[in-house]
Amino acid sequence: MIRLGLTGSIGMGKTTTADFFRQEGVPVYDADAAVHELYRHEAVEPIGAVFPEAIVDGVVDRTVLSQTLAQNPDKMKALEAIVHPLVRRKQQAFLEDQELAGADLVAFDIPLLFETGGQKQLDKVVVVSCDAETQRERVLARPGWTEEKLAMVLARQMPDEEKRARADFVVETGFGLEIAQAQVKDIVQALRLEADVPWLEDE
Ligand SMILES: CC(C)(COP(=O)(O)OP(=O)(O)OC[C@H]1O[C@@H](n2cnc3c(N)ncnc32)[C@H](O)[C@@H]1O)[C@@H](O)C(=O)NCCC(=O)NCCS
Ligand SMILES: Nc1ncnc2c1ncn2[C@@H]1O[C@H](COP(=O)(O)OP(=O)(O)OP(=O)(O)O)[C@@H](O)[C@H]1O
Repeated sequence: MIRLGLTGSIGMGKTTTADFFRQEGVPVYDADAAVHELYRHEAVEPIGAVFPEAIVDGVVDRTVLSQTLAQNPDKMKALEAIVHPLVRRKQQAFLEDQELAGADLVAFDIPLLFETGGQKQLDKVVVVSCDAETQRERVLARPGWTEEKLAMVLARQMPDEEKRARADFVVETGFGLEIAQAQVKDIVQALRLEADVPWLEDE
């Protein structure tokens, strides 16, 4: 089975590109969805111990948590120390399920893949990317986003240029949906060929 990482900075088009992989029949693990799920269940207790104000009606309130982090950026480390091991556990469970199901190719949509060293457990990485201006326009079009909030997030992410340099494949999302979808089809075809003919990998 080939394990493919799917990553990219904020607003680059990861979610849209992940859906293109799903349309090709590739099971995709969604790290953001895993975090949302954890914030309703397993993560409530440990986060409440460090960020009591962030627990509202028995779940983690992301708006309150964001406000705390905006005032105390240093606290992000404490949050990550709680969240990342829980996310990794969910990822492992997904992998085991897909192995049992006999999948030939699976993808992991992980926004902070390189930042957390997650690529070491994967075989290939796809980086989703576009020009900085398109990225900025996309993010600022979202409700509640400001230049300051975007700058705060970008400062914590590896620069796009570095991500592109580390990628095995780059999906360009600045030229429309069709071009990006065609690139995904090509990547899936190439990887499925490799999964069927494993010795190609060594050549
Ligand atoms: C800070 C939180 C509360 C903000 O939640 P909110 O719903 O407002 O935004 P969202 O989660 O969609 O994130 C917005 C952008 O910030 C980026 N981002 C999120 N967490 C981090 C982080 N730890 N470091 C750098 N960028 C981050 C995301 O990739 C995304 O591009 C939330 O992102 C969070 O709890 N983050 C810590 C957990 C984490 O590291 N998640 C990343 C996926 S494993
Ligand atoms: N190939 C593409 N062509 C045109 N628009 C695109 C393309 N890919 C994504 N977009 C648009 O860009 C915006 C951001 O895309 P998406 O939500 O997939 O990004 P993301 O990387 O998952 O964002 P985040 O990391 O912030 O969650 C959306 O409005 C989406 O429609």
